[in-house]
Amino acid sequence: MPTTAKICGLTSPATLDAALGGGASHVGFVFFPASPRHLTFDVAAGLAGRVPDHVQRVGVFVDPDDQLLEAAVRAGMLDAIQLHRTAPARVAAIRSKFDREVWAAVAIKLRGDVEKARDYAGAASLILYDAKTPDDASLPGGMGLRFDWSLLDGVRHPLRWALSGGLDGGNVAEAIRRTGAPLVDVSSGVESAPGVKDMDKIATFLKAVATNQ
Ligand SMILES: O=C(O)c1ccccc1N[C@@H]1O[C@H](COP(=O)(O)O)[C@@H](O)[C@H]1O
Repeated sequence: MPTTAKICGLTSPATLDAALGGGASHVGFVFFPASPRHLTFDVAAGLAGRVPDHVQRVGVFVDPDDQLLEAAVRAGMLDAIQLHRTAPARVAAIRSKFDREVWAAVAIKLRGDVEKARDYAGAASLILYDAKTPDDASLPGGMGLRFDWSLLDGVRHPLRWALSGGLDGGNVAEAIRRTGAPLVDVSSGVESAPGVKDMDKIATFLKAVATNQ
Protein backbone atom coordinates (compact mmCIF):
# COMPACT_ATOMS: atom_id res chain seq x y z
CA MET A 1 0.00 0.00 0.00
CA PRO A 2 1.33 3.49 -0.82
CA THR A 3 2.27 5.65 2.15
CA THR A 4 -0.26 8.37 2.91
CA ALA A 5 0.32 11.73 4.58
CA LYS A 6 -1.18 13.94 7.25
CA ILE A 7 -0.50 17.66 7.21
CA CYS A 8 -1.00 18.87 10.77
CA GLY A 9 -1.54 22.24 12.40
CA LEU A 10 -3.47 23.87 9.57
CA THR A 11 -5.06 27.20 10.46
CA SER A 12 -6.02 28.91 7.19
CA PRO A 13 -8.11 28.07 4.11
CA ALA A 14 -5.14 28.65 1.77
CA THR A 15 -2.84 26.20 3.53
CA LEU A 16 -5.64 23.69 4.03
CA ASP A 17 -6.30 23.87 0.29
CA ALA A 18 -2.59 23.31 -0.39
CA ALA A 19 -2.74 20.13 1.69
CA LEU A 20 -5.91 18.94 -0.03
CA GLY A 21 -4.63 19.85 -3.50
CA GLY A 22 -1.36 18.03 -2.87
CA GLY A 23 -3.14 14.81 -1.97
CA ALA A 24 -3.02 14.67 1.84
CA SER A 25 -5.03 11.75 3.22
CA HIS A 26 -5.43 13.47 6.60
CA VAL A 27 -5.48 17.08 7.82
CA GLY A 28 -4.83 18.02 11.44
CA PHE A 29 -6.31 20.74 13.64
CA VAL A 30 -4.59 21.46 16.97
CA PHE A 31 -6.71 22.11 20.06
CA PHE A 32 -4.03 22.95 22.61
CA PRO A 33 -3.74 26.59 23.76
CA ALA A 34 0.04 26.47 24.28
CA SER A 35 0.57 25.61 20.61
CA PRO A 36 1.21 28.28 17.96
CA ARG A 37 -1.19 26.21 15.81
CA HIS A 38 -4.08 26.32 18.27
CA LEU A 39 -7.46 26.96 16.63
CA THR A 40 -10.69 28.48 17.90
CA PHE A 41 -13.78 26.35 17.37
CA ASP A 42 -15.11 28.89 14.87
CA VAL A 43 -11.98 28.73 12.72
CA ALA A 44 -11.95 24.94 12.96
CA ALA A 45 -15.58 24.81 11.80
CA GLY A 46 -14.79 27.00 8.80
CA LEU A 47 -11.88 24.81 7.77
CA ALA A 48 -13.65 21.51 8.45
CA GLY A 49 -16.40 22.40 5.98
CA ARG A 50 -13.87 22.63 3.14
CA VAL A 51 -12.57 19.08 3.62
CA PRO A 52 -13.95 16.46 1.20
CA ASP A 53 -15.25 13.12 2.50
CA HIS A 54 -12.25 11.10 1.35
CA VAL A 55 -9.89 13.13 3.58
CA GLN A 56 -9.87 12.49 7.34
CA ARG A 57 -10.02 15.40 9.80
CA VAL A 58 -7.83 14.73 12.84
CA GLY A 59 -8.02 16.77 16.05
CA VAL A 60 -4.80 16.98 18.10
CA PHE A 61 -5.13 17.12 21.91
CA VAL A 62 -2.96 16.88 25.02
CA ASP A 63 -4.74 14.84 27.71
CA PRO A 64 -8.06 16.62 27.04
CA ASP A 65 -11.24 16.54 29.14
CA ASP A 66 -14.58 15.50 27.69
CA GLN A 67 -15.86 19.07 27.48
CA LEU A 68 -13.05 20.13 25.14
CA LEU A 69 -13.38 16.96 23.09
CA GLU A 70 -17.14 17.38 22.66
CA ALA A 71 -16.83 20.97 21.44
CA ALA A 72 -13.86 20.25 19.16
CA VAL A 73 -15.31 17.08 17.64
CA ARG A 74 -18.47 18.99 16.78
CA ALA A 75 -16.75 22.13 15.44
CA GLY A 76 -13.98 20.35 13.58
CA MET A 77 -16.26 17.54 12.30
CA LEU A 78 -13.47 15.27 13.48
CA ASP A 79 -13.05 11.77 12.06
CA ALA A 80 -10.17 10.98 14.39
CA ILE A 81 -8.82 12.14 17.75
CA GLN A 82 -5.01 12.29 18.24
CA LEU A 83 -3.97 12.14 21.88
CA HIS A 84 -0.61 13.14 23.35
CA ARG A 85 0.41 12.47 26.98
CA THR A 86 -2.77 10.47 27.55
CA ALA A 87 -2.80 7.25 29.58
CA PRO A 88 -4.04 4.03 27.94
CA ALA A 89 -7.18 3.76 30.13
CA ARG A 90 -8.17 7.31 29.26
CA VAL A 91 -7.50 6.66 25.56
CA ALA A 92 -9.82 3.64 25.74
CA ALA A 93 -12.52 5.67 27.51
CA ILE A 94 -12.34 8.41 24.87
CA ARG A 95 -12.55 5.88 22.06
CA SER A 96 -15.60 4.28 23.62
CA LYS A 97 -17.37 7.55 24.39
CA PHE A 98 -16.68 9.34 21.11
CA ASP A 99 -17.01 6.29 18.88
CA ARG A 100 -14.39 7.29 16.34
CA GLU A 101 -10.79 6.54 15.48
CA VAL A 102 -8.38 7.40 18.30
CA TRP A 103 -4.63 7.80 17.80
CA ALA A 104 -2.23 7.43 20.71
CA ALA A 105 1.02 9.35 20.37
CA VAL A 106 3.95 7.44 21.86
CA ALA A 107 6.97 9.67 22.55
CA ILE A 108 10.23 8.04 21.47
CA LYS A 109 13.79 8.70 22.51
CA LEU A 110 15.11 5.28 23.57
CA ARG A 111 14.33 1.69 22.58
CA GLY A 112 12.31 1.19 25.78
CA ASP A 113 9.95 3.95 24.68
CA VAL A 114 8.90 1.92 21.64
CA GLU A 115 7.72 -0.88 23.95
CA LYS A 116 5.19 1.51 25.50
CA ALA A 117 3.12 1.24 22.33
CA ARG A 118 2.00 -2.21 23.55
CA ASP A 119 0.13 -0.58 26.45
CA TYR A 120 -2.26 0.93 23.89
CA ALA A 121 -3.30 -2.35 22.25
CA GLY A 122 -7.05 -2.62 22.70
CA ALA A 123 -7.24 1.05 23.73
CA ALA A 124 -6.25 3.04 20.61
CA SER A 125 -6.94 2.56 16.91
CA LEU A 126 -3.46 3.62 15.80
CA ILE A 127 -0.04 4.31 17.32
CA LEU A 128 1.71 7.53 16.31
CA TYR A 129 5.43 7.18 16.98
CA ASP A 130 6.61 10.73 17.66
CA ALA A 131 9.87 12.22 18.92
CA LYS A 132 10.03 12.82 22.68
CA THR A 133 10.36 16.53 23.43
CA PRO A 134 12.46 17.77 26.40
CA ASP A 135 10.86 17.40 29.85
CA ASP A 136 10.61 21.17 30.25
CA ALA A 137 9.19 21.79 26.74
CA SER A 138 5.78 23.42 26.55
CA LEU A 139 4.72 21.14 23.68
CA PRO A 140 4.76 17.33 23.54
CA GLY A 141 4.97 17.50 19.75
CA GLY A 142 5.15 19.95 16.88
CA MET A 143 8.74 20.96 17.65
CA GLY A 144 10.41 19.53 14.56
CA LEU A 145 12.41 16.99 16.57
CA ARG A 146 13.13 13.61 15.09
CA PHE A 147 14.03 10.33 16.75
CA ASP A 148 16.39 7.57 15.67
CA TRP A 149 14.31 5.64 13.13
CA SER A 150 16.43 2.53 13.64
CA LEU A 151 14.61 2.13 16.98
CA LEU A 152 11.69 0.83 14.90
CA ASP A 153 13.79 -1.88 13.23
CA GLY A 154 12.23 -5.30 13.72
CA VAL A 155 9.40 -3.96 15.87
CA ARG A 156 6.13 -5.91 15.72
CA HIS A 157 3.65 -3.06 15.88
CA PRO A 158 0.69 -3.80 18.16
CA LEU A 159 -1.67 -1.67 16.05
CA ARG A 160 -1.82 0.25 12.79
CA TRP A 161 0.83 2.94 13.04
CA ALA A 162 2.18 6.21 11.71
CA LEU A 163 5.49 8.10 11.91
CA SER A 164 6.01 11.70 12.97
CA GLY A 165 8.62 13.95 14.49
CA GLY A 166 10.94 16.20 12.52
CA LEU A 167 9.82 15.09 9.08
CA ASP A 168 10.14 17.47 6.14
CA GLY A 169 10.30 17.47 2.36
CA GLY A 170 14.00 16.64 2.44
CA ASN A 171 13.91 13.61 4.73
CA VAL A 172 10.47 12.06 4.35
CA ALA A 173 11.43 9.81 1.43
CA GLU A 174 14.31 8.36 3.45
CA ALA A 175 12.00 8.01 6.48
CA ILE A 176 9.52 5.97 4.44
CA ARG A 177 12.22 3.79 2.89
CA ARG A 178 13.92 3.24 6.27
CA THR A 179 10.85 2.49 8.37
CA GLY A 180 8.17 1.39 5.90
CA ALA A 181 5.75 3.80 7.57
CA PRO A 182 2.25 3.44 6.10
CA LEU A 183 1.35 7.00 7.15
CA VAL A 184 3.60 10.02 7.78
CA ASP A 185 2.62 13.10 9.76
CA VAL A 186 4.25 16.54 9.57
CA SER A 187 3.75 19.92 11.15
CA SER A 188 6.79 22.16 11.64
CA GLY A 189 8.63 20.71 8.65
CA VAL A 190 6.15 22.45 6.33
CA GLU A 191 6.32 25.83 8.06
CA SER A 192 8.32 29.03 7.51
CA ALA A 193 8.03 29.92 11.23
CA PRO A 194 6.30 28.22 14.20
CA GLY A 195 2.60 28.05 13.35
CA VAL A 196 3.02 29.57 9.88
CA LYS A 197 2.40 26.94 7.22
CA ASP A 198 4.18 27.32 3.89
CA MET A 199 2.24 26.23 0.80
CA ASP A 200 5.39 25.43 -1.21
CA LYS A 201 6.76 23.27 1.61
CA ILE A 202 3.44 21.44 1.87
CA ALA A 203 3.52 20.75 -1.88
CA THR A 204 7.15 19.58 -1.75
CA PHE A 205 6.45 17.27 1.19
CA LEU A 206 3.42 15.66 -0.43
CA LYS A 207 5.26 15.26 -3.74
CA ALA A 208 8.14 13.54 -1.94
CA VAL A 209 5.69 11.14 -0.29
CA ALA A 210 3.93 10.39 -3.57
CA THR A 211 7.03 9.87 -5.68
CA ASN A 212 9.22 7.92 -3.28
CA GLN A 213 7.21 4.81 -2.61
O1 LIG B 1 1.78 20.85 16.45
C1 LIG B 1 1.62 21.15 17.64
O2 LIG B 1 1.68 22.33 18.03
C2 LIG B 1 1.33 20.08 18.63
C3 LIG B 1 0.92 20.45 19.90
C4 LIG B 1 0.65 19.49 20.84
C5 LIG B 1 0.78 18.15 20.53
C6 LIG B 1 1.20 17.76 19.28
C7 LIG B 1 1.49 18.72 18.31
N1 LIG B 1 1.90 18.37 17.04
C8 LIG B 1 2.14 17.03 16.59
O3 LIG B 1 3.48 16.67 16.78
C9 LIG B 1 3.89 15.78 15.77
C10 LIG B 1 5.24 16.14 15.23
O4 LIG B 1 5.29 17.44 14.78
P1 LIG B 1 6.55 17.99 13.94
O5 LIG B 1 6.34 17.58 12.51
O6 LIG B 1 7.80 17.43 14.51
O7 LIG B 1 6.47 19.46 14.09
C11 LIG B 1 2.80 15.78 14.74
O8 LIG B 1 2.04 14.60 14.90
C12 LIG B 1 1.92 16.91 15.10
O9 LIG B 1 0.60 16.56 14.86
